[in-house]
Amino acid sequence: MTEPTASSAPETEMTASVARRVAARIALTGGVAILVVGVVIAAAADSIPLWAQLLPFAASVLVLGFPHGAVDHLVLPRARSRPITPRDLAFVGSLYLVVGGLYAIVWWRAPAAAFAAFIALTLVHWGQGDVYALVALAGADHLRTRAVRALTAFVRGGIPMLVPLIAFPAEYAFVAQALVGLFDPAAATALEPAFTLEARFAVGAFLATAILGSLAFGLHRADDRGPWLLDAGETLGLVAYFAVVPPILAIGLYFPFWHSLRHILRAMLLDGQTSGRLARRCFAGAFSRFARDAAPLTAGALVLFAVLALAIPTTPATPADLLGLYLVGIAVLTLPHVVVVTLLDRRIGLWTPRSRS
Ligand SMILES: CC1=C(/C=C/C(C)=C/C=C/C(C)=C/C=O)C(C)(C)CCC1
Ligand SMILES: [Fe+2]
Repeated sequence: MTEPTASSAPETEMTASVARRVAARIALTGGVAILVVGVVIAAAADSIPLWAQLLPFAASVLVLGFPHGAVDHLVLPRARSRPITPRDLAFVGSLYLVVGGLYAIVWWRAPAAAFAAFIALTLVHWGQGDVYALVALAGADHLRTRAVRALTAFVRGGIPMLVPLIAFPAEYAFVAQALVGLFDPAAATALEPAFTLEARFAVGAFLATAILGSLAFGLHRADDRGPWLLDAGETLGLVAYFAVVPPILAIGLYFPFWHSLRHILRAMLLDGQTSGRLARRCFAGAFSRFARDAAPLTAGALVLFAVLALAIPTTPATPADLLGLYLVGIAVLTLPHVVVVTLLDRRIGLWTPRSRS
């Protein structure tokens, strides 16, 4: 299951398939690197100060994180192998304005509900990103049906969103307060039931069942064990990572170097020139072309964050406030971004695989 590549350079199917293999290798390298770095830091340091945990988030403004969504106006026409028209730009622009704008209103009116929705949205989005990488980059044939893909998406998005709740409830509550408190300092009390031992135990049991179920079912269906082993290794590696690495640092590394890197590779494969450079292992060339594509809207996102900082009821003063602001801004941008990614998924039938059994 592959996306067509644009024909800005004469590209053969073989070049595209080499580019995909190279992309799969880069995705795995980035993923393994953060798992190792995160676990080593967690093992070596007794406690990591908040400012240090925030560094990867700060870097993600320019490195991979923000830019991964800043090509949303280019990817759909490229996936259709058509030139980019003013209509495409108007479509994505109004999507961001309307969908992002409506969700911003929810943050003002009901911040605790907006936070819960943000966790659910991230779970779905990070899950869909990993299913794409498994199916289209790694060629996973054990994810043949829509049901098993949906279960895998729940697992892959559920690990970063739910393992920290089980392993680090105090840090989770701190981050929830940082976001919700920007709008209403008292509203986060509505989230307290989620942090009780009973709730965390139930979430843990549910997630563990989903993980074991997805891997067991996948093993049963796998003709080629290689991608299944990759899936199982990544899944268990992520569980260990989110169970031991303090969550602000863990997510600060995961967001750019796992989720965003995979999406950027997907976007690169849609562009004939970048994909050709990947196939030739000209990484500097591929990433600089991507950076050029992403630069204008990365700058646009920065302007939006400045507007948000001025508009919220509190003036952000502490590192926690800045993290809250960063995440609320990301939340508002993520909802329309998910619509674009879902349309991309639809084009390759990611959620309507041919096999039903
Ligand atoms: C930082 C952090 C959290 C939330 C992070 C979220 C929700 C990030 C979403 C990022 C997105 C959607 C990026 C775009 O793809 C948790 C889980 C509360 C645990 C404590 C640390
Ligand atoms: Fe994304």
